[in-house]
Amino acid sequence: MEKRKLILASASPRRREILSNMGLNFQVHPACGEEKLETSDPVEAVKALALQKAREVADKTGEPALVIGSDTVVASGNKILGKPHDKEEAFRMLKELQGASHMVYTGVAVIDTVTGEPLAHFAEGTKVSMYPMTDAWIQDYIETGEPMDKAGAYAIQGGCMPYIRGIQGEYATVVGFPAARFYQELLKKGVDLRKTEEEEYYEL
Ligand SMILES: Cc1cn([C@H]2C[C@H](O)[C@@H](COP(=O)(O)OP(=O)(O)OP(=O)(O)O)O2)c(=O)[nH]c1=O
Repeated sequence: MEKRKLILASASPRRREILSNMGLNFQVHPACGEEKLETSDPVEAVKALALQKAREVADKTGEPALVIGSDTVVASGNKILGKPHDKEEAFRMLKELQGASHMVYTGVAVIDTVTGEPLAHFAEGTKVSMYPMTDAWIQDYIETGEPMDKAGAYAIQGGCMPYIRGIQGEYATVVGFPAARFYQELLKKGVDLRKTEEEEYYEL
């Protein structure tokens, strides 16, 4: 049996929490490279960015490991919304999203450092519908600071909760990591993340 460590190539506390909640043993090595968007298709964009992050960390990892990279964007109409650069952009994003439906896409790439190839590479999408927001509410929400490091300038798990009319798809995709899809994709490749003989290692 071949053994691999699990490494999360992310600085996102949300992704760390989701993997912890799944009961997984993993190390965190955030990717620091610049994220370059080279496509206007949100599915292709999050897949490419997830792969960039996983690749950067996998190249620096000198041991047998599965390195997980991930990226989340919001797609509204034909616009892709990442993290807002300033409060004005956050306001424009929330004005666009309120009272309507949009998609949240999260891409995941899992690179096996032994082969250098992706063991899994996919994007998952969840539809989110929002109640209408007043400008005053949006301003107050932005002042909390919460929107500034979130794709689309909101957190479904935080202050935006009272405006979420409903979702269609996996909740965790919106928070930044599609936990169930990730688990199922690895299962298809014969990797069951529940099984750890030694504390830190998973069998491939
Ligand atoms: C829409 C939405 C996004 N988000 C978050 C998930 C992601 O962390 C973030 C989008 O930024 P990302 O660039 O995907 O990730 P990140 O910079 O936080 O972490 P890293 O690149 O190191 O992996 O927005 C929420 O927490 N709640 C939400 O409702």
